Amino acid sequence: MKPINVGLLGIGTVGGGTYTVLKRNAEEITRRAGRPIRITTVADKNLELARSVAAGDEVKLSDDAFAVVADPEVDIVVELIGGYGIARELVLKAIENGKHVVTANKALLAVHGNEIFAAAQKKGVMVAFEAAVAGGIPIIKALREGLSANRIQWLAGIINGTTNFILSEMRDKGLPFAEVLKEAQALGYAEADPTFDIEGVDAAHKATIMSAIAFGIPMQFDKAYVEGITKLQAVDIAYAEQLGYRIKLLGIARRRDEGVELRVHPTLIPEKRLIANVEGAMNAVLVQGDAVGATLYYGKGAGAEPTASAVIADLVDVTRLHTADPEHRVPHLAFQPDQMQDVAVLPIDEVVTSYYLRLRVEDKPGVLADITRILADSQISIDAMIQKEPAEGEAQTDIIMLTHQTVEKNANAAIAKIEALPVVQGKVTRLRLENL
Ligand SMILES: NC(=O)C1=CN([C@@H]2O[C@H](COP(=O)(O)OP(=O)(O)OC[C@H]3O[C@@H](n4cnc5c(N)ncnc54)[C@H](O)[C@@H]3O)[C@@H](O)[C@H]2O)C=CC1
Ligand SMILES: N[C@@H](CC=O)C(=O)O
Ligand code: NA
Repeated sequence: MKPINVGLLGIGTVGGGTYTVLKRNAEEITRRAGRPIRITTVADKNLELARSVAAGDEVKLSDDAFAVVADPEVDIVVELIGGYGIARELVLKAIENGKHVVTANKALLAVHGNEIFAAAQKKGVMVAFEAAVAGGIPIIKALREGLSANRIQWLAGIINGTTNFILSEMRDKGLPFAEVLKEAQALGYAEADPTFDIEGVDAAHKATIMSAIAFGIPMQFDKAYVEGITKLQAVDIAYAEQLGYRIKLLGIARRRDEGVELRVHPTLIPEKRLIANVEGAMNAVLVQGDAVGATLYYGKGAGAEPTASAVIADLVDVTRLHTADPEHRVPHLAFQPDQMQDVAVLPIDEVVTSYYLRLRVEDKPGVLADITRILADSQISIDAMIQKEPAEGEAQTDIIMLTHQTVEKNANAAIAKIEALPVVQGKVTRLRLENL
């Protein structure tokens, strides 16, 4: 059977993993794809790296990615360079040249996906992107096909391996943030610019992609609320544990009558939930559908071979489907109804959630009553509370409260009133809590 020819752009962590796994499992992959998938050309600006990975193989090596997307022999372009710049140009050029594209580039799709999918649709080619969300977990396949009977109500996931690895190592080994981040980089988990990981941007890219598929809306990354883990304090992780919660960086997308919530932030989750116990670079995504109920997808969200697993699954799909009538393929973002196109992403002020509040207060009678009165007046009920004894020789102490659900703007107004109380020192620390 005639092989399908692949041009691989970027042979770094994921490109290298893809090259290695395709070679190692060639027999099974050929059987599943119905014909051999052959990498004919590799382009990487680091030619030395390309030579070392492909040593001894019959494959063209180049440092010119544009030559690969123009190569008439290439059927599928696999973009594993990353970033929004050159990757966008290469992908659009590949589409223009009638090539199918497989990419792991969530940044590119979250920001330029609407343009890219429209171009692919027009040209009748596929852009496959399973590796872009939650690495090796087949979450795109699940959302787009496995759950197609459902009206998806919400999804929430640990979708950044680097930050979950950092939070786990800090908690379990007491290691400092910067040291664990370096380790995550050495293990190949982090983005080229690791601020994308630690500031929540990478998770927001992935949540944006999932929300588009789940709710049939365009990519709206610019509307996502994004908060990372850099401001998270060890004291809050410890207090959360005392109250029976773990703190995870979650990407959340929820359908409401008023619009869609799309947000990434550190979140308290009850410690008994499966998702609260996802550790290290593992990812997990909870999806709630109206027919199926809650479903949970778990696996490695980063690293060379787990991500390669998803890239190759896409290569198999594209190989099997490239002769199909484009009308019969599953659309890139599933089945988007026209009337959904205007669904708004709600501003963070309109989000409904519960809260963890930590206040530093003077240890005086009546302080707690003042605070609870403000919350009661704002219709915010308290679910749990700890009041610490002041440390030896100190006149201040910590109060930690968990609230029931309220609209964020209401919580903010109450917090401002609490901060204005003379007995409250400094700012109130506020974290969101989800009883998933
Ligand atoms: N590392 C991971 O665990 C995961 C990464 N991804 C995504 O996969 C993509 C690749 O990530 P990594 O493999 O980690 O990055 P990497 O930095 O290890 O590899 C990128 C490769 O592209 C090459 N490159 C850069 N600019 C080039 C250019 N103009 N022309 C040709 N080659 C060029 C580099 O020399 C490098 O070898 C990114 O979009 C990333 O977000 C997705 C899921 C997991
Ligand atoms: N930097 C990302 C890589 C996978 O998408 C992560 O840490 O999850
Ligand atoms: Na995936």
